[in-house]
Amino acid sequence: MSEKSVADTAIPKQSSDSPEPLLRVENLVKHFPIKKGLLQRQVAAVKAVDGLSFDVRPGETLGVVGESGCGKSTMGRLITRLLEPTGGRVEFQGKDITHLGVSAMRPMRRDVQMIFQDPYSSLNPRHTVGTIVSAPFKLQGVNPEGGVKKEVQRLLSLVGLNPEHYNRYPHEFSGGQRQRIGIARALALKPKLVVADEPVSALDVSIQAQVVNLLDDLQDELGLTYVIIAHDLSVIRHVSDRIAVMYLGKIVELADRKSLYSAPMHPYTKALMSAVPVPDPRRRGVKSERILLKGDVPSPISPPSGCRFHTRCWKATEVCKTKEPELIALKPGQQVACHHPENAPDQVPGESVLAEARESIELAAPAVEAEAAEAAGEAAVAEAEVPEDRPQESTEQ
Ligand SMILES: Nc1ncnc2c1ncn2[C@@H]1O[C@H](COP(=O)(O)OP(=O)(O)OP(=O)(O)O)[C@@H](O)[C@H]1O
Repeated sequence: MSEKSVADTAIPKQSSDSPEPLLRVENLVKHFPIKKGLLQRQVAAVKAVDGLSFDVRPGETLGVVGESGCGKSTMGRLITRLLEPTGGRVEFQGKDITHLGVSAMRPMRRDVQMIFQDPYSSLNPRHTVGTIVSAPFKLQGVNPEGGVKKEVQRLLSLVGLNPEHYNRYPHEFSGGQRQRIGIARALALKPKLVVADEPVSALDVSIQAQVVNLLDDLQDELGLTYVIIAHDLSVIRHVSDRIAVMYLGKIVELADRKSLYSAPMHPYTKALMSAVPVPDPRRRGVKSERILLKGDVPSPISPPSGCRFHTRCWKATEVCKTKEPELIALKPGQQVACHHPENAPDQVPGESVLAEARESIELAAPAVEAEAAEAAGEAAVAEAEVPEDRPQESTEQ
């Protein structure tokens, strides 16, 4: 299909009643140089993030999902300005923060906080919980009303920890409790945006549900906006309002949760989701076809030409090798970068599928969804409810 006809099927990116975004990212790029030799000359670059554009609206949760190495963490570090972008633009509340220096970023740091994956290594083992959670006050020169100790104890209660444990050390807490300490620290300065990088993937499945529900509750109580990065689609499904699917440094699909799960449009999204068991009792006994992608993810040092997914896509045609598809809205609330989307008009009809594309997937024997869900132990994440008083896990001594 010509450029014109692509535009014909595309719909405007945002309707006029969309709220002003809290965060706006335009064509964000991060290339890590690879240097060699005595002179440390740059010989290549890892194209970790290669042209991301998206908005995050106030009060929403944007989930970011994709295979390991697709650039999710790099994206999280770029939008919190822990990394300097190679190109593009990051705007927070309408202000360009792309290249702000340390001192200019300081006031912004209050508003944008990050929660890290590993609650074991992200807390200093020599510091008490009180010191850890109060560190942001010191760094920002903030004197909370009622004093630091009182505020820290309030934060500990807020995340479901015993405020009396102010003087304990991280090793005296379980994994889930340590992640709660990390959350309390991130919330100390009353941020507007919290970027959580794999916040539960280091935790036991039963504890994951409690931390996910805590994040949910805190969002309601404090009006937080989240960007949650995870490789686990079941966690992403549970927490997100909208979801960005990344592949090799690019967003291939960006859609609201319902559209993405009910009718994924990018073949990569479809493949990712077909591998995930659905813990829905109403679908017990439903058989589904599983798409197994063959081969490894190509190197981000020299990503494939055209559409980066074409080397593993069963729908790839000649145009996919040569022309990069734009991320465009093909349905309300659903943007996709694909010449041959699923559940939507083909953007380049008439092209014939490449011979190698036919070999790029394997269709696995249908599996019974509910059985697979149970095997993955994943139902716990979706179904678990934290009781009102948020009981704590037992402290590992
Ligand atoms: N500091 C760095 N220097 C060089 N390459 C890097 C650096 N940080 C990340 N990369 C590379 O950038 C690519 C994207 O990494 P990133 O950690 O952002 O991916 P990810 O999707 O978060 O993966 P994971 O889920 O495994 O953390 C990878 O190929 C990684 O090796």
